Amino acid sequence: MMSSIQMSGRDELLERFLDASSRGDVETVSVLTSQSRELLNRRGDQGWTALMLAARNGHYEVAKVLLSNGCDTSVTNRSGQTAADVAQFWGHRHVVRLLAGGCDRTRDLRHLLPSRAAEEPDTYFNRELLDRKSDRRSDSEWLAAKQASPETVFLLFHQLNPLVSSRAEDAEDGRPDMRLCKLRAPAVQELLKNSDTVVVFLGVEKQETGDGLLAWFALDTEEDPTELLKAEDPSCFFLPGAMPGLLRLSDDDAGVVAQARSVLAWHSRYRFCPTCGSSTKVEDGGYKRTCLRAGCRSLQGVHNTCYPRVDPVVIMLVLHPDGNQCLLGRKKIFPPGMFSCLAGFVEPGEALEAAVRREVLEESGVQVGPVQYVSSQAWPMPSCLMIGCHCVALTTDIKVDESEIEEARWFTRQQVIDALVKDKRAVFSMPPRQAIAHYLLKHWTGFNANL
Ligand SMILES: NC(=O)c1ccc[n+]([C@@H]2O[C@H](COP(=O)([O-])OP(=O)(O)OC[C@H]3O[C@@H](n4cnc5c(N)ncnc54)[C@H](O)[C@@H]3O)[C@@H](O)[C@H]2O)c1
Ligand SMILES: [Mg+2]
Ligand SMILES: [Mg+2]
Ligand SMILES: [Mg+2]
Ligand SMILES: [Zn+2]
Repeated sequence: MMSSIQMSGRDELLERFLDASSRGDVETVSVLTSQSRELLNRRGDQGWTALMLAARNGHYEVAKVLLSNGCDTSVTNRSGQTAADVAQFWGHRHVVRLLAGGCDRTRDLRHLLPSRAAEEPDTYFNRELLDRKSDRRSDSEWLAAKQASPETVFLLFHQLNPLVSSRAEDAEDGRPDMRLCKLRAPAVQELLKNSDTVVVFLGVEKQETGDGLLAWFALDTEEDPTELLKAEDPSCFFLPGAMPGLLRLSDDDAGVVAQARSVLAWHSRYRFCPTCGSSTKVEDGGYKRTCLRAGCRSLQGVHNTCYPRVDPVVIMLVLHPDGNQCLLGRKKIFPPGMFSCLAGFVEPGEALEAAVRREVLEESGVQVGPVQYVSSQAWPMPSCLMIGCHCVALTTDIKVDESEIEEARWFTRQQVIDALVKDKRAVFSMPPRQAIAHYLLKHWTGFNANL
């Protein structure tokens, strides 16, 4: 009698254990395992162990707990299948790999990273229309002559927004519909007279024209330039705000704007010496600010405070260890339905790989293994350098940092393709094609125009 009650108690425990493993309830599995280790390899009525049930349903974390407690992977069910066979049959490749017990899991996961594209992507903001001719920046006579030349192009910004005109004929969905207004010297003469105006030398056109090299400059004005514009083409206006306006340029114009806007933004924010607070003078065609106070520490040796800044940001597509899903997140400010790659500023003293792992863990709670650089993008808001990576997750449970991310989810490759082609079945919308996040997603799916 006594022993049959004991038996039924044990069976009940086994049933709870198997049920928790089957449902992916890691906590219950951990608690029961610590209570009774002999549950680990026991089969239920159907002849299945907890590990087989976890493998059947792709519960990676449960399988991990069972394995770490010494669960036997060679036990078979009545059909002679091991848990690995079950996981293989149901397509849970990450569990298969876990059960195969690869001693170097990180190396194993590397196979999930897509191979590099044959060609460098022609990413928005990256096009180099001009030759920067940095060797000319210190030649003030040459620069002055170029500024006086009637051919020279001046790009005008107001509070960092470029002067553009609208091309109504191109205003289709996704097509660039703004073009930069290219002013000549007389139009900006008054502004140039103002000693506070900073003029940045952008470079020269790559093709020589009749008069030699055609130079481009950029300048920003804080004042309301309405009067100035009256004399110009009345269809010109300053883009209202950075986003999404800056994404509506042609690829050629976007590249020049990335350069000009970042340098102008630096001047607008770093007028005084960051080391001692004194006034500074602009040198090197707008690529340097030098402190005017004799004896300032910034005048000895090389100081990054004297040069335009670039802020590295890692942006990464995190791949699921099953190779078939990726992790995307939503910030509150995103348009409804849009999900994108996670991203974050690289911190001082941090390698890119470490920054990728830290930001993903902070924002989603997911641990990342191998990281692979894919390509980069200038992002002039105001001076980010987006460093695009693919990486593979070691864990799959998501816990979002709600202060930054509203929601993060795993999406299947098919769901990404549906979003890419804007299929009616799409469950989310892609980041715009101008963002490197778009490329990271597209490259991962292997999608190309011929598919
Ligand atoms: N091109 C793209 O596809 C794309 C996609 C996502 C983000 N981005 C850009 O990347 C930037 C960084 O991404 P994030 O916001 O997720 O970063 P993040 O996750 O590191 O969080 C941003 C926060 O970090 C802090 N921070 C640390 N260093 C900073 C610095 N140098 N400048 C400003 N803030 C700093 C600020 O508190 C800021 O609010 C964004 O501002 C955005 O412009 C571009
Ligand atoms: Mg972030
Ligand atoms: Mg972050
Ligand atoms: Mg951060
Ligand atoms: Zn100083």
